[in-house]
Amino acid sequence: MSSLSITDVNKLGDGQFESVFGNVIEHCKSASTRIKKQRPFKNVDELCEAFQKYLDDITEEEKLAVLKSHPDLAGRLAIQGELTPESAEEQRSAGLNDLTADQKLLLDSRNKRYKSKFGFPFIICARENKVQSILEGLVCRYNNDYEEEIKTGINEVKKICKLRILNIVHN
Ligand SMILES: NC(=O)N[C@H]1NC(=O)NC1=O
Repeated sequence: MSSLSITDVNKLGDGQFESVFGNVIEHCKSASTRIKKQRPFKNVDELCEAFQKYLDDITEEEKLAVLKSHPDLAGRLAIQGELTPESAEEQRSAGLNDLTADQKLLLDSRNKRYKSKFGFPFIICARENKVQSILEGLVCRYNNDYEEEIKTGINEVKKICKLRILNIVHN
């Protein structure tokens, strides 16, 4: 798909808007359903801010659901080829398709430890990271408390979301 201008975005039918932006937050169609009604947007920054505000405004329970909808990095869905196209590309760009056997073991055990402490997967914007910084992030952030990690996870979802929008809309 060639990239859209903000004018194109403002002119999309509601259903088109929902399908184009339906996965800028992983598996969270309700964001695009709410945000389509806020058009017109002046520019792509305003559009990104609308999605970020959506993430700020939802309840803690909804935030947890957003976090839990993310796949593990290099986890079962990646191995089975069942990631969304966006997530597959992000994980590839971080080098997660080329892990050594040792890195894969380490990542799996740190992901598992993180998930058993917090009850949701470790989330990081893969396009802004590489294998080493992901492995290190899993160690540092494991020490955070629960509320801090919800906040950090949602912040990472915002970064992922912004980069996904910038793949769709140009300035
Ligand atoms: N677990 C996790 O961070 N997943 C995500 N990160 C990212 O950049 N894309 C994802 O699907």
